[in-house]
Amino acid sequence: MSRSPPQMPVSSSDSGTGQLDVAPRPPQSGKVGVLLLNLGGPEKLEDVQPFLYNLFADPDIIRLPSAVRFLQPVLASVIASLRAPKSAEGYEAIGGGSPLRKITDDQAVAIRKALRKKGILDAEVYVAMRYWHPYTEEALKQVVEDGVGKLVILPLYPQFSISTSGSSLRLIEALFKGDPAFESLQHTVIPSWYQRPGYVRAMADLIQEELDQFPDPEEARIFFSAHGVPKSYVIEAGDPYKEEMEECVALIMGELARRGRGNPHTLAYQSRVGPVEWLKPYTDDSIRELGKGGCKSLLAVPISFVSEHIETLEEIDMEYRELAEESGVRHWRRVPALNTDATFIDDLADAVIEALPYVSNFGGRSSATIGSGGAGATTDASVPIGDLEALLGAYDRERRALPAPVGPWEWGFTKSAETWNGRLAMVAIIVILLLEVTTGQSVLYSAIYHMTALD
Ligand SMILES: C=CC1=C(C)c2cc3[nH]c(cc4nc(cc5[nH]c(cc1n2)c(C)c5CCC(=O)O)C(CCC(=O)O)=C4C)c(C)c3C=C
Ligand SMILES: [Fe+2]
Ligand SMILES: [Fe+2]
Repeated sequence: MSRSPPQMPVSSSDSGTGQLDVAPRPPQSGKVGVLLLNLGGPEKLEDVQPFLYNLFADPDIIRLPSAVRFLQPVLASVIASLRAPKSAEGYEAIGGGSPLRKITDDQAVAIRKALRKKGILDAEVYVAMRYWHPYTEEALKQVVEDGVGKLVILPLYPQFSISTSGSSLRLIEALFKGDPAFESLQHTVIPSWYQRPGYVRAMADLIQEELDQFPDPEEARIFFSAHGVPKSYVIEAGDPYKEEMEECVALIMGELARRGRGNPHTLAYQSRVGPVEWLKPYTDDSIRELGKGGCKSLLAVPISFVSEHIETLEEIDMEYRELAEESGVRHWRRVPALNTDATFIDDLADAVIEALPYVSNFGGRSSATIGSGGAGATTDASVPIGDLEALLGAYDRERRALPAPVGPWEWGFTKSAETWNGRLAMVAIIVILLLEVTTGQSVLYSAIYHMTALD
């Protein structure tokens, strides 16, 4: 196993407010910037471990009680080094790295072109990754350098989750806070956009095209596979992810029904990490059950992400396909990710244009009213729009600590265990782990290795 030293986190959402070291051009009030938020991915195999470190060092990915948050870098380092070999195998299987940077860059170019076509001539689109290059800090620095006057923040996740869009927004909030470079930068956020008709249409188009390739297009089951999150995010922290996902699937199925497609469908959740409970049903269990139940034709639809990535190219195309075939499915297909699909890009450009009237200064109220029941503002736009503070407040108001998504430490991080005894025991476990990781294999080490490699 390679044990290269993990990279220090570029930042974490509570890492303070490192100011951007740039001399901002005075904002040209007409210049529009679009900041695309994404997660980023390792571009080569050596990047895998430091990428994983950045991911697990994020307090929105492993949520620790504040009293033990200082342990996060140590935990991240241990988990990253244990998971790296398994993760690297996956990246090796898809050509040695993640295609995410290239696809996101292509999406940025396509959105800029679409904006120009729609009359927004002075617009630039920036890519801001959370865990790998180009980092969010670098993108924002460029935004300021370019003198952008109005910034539309657009996460490339159709549905909101604390662990994805929420994490990126929290980082941006920390960078904005107290930094004079941002005082005159007006912004607005489009927190989720799964409900936009253009997105729904683009997904229905792709599904329809694939359905027609089956020998029995009417019988094929549409199998939506969403990326999972730990169940506690939804139950304890109020993550709207599950609700938005279910609504999204209902909208796509409604569109297909209007087109005369009455296929059966399933929604399941993939890619769980560690042994704590994630959203159910799990994709692998569902595939087994469907196969056992006599399902012969299955169309997999990745639904939580709009680019091809390791989990479409490796997990779905290789692992789940094999599982489906072993379970008795005869015909298997997978809907491609939207990537730069024309209907989809055009709709995102419309979303940006609809958002422009709602920009405001950081810390101020946007001109739209933020509804009390959710994060969305009531506007004419078909996406909820709001400023960062209001959005994060509405989605994750209490910012409650959650059990870590990795099992061996879970018992020590639950609310009932927030006692000194528990904390000391946790510290002891981490010390043992560190000793084992640095000195070699042991029972505890290999037990945890298997748990962190669980997918
Ligand atoms: C909407 C999409 C995603 C959610 C929700 C999400 C939550 C989440 N992820 C992890 C842990 C890992 N994610 C990893 C890769 C990865 N995750 C997403 C999307 C969501 N994650 C994507 C698109 C990718 C792939 C990026 C690429 O390189 O192509 C990884 C690394 C890969 C691996 O080892 O499996 C980990 C680890 C957690 C813990 C979590 C919720 C708390
Ligand atoms: Fe993930
Ligand atoms: Fe995975």
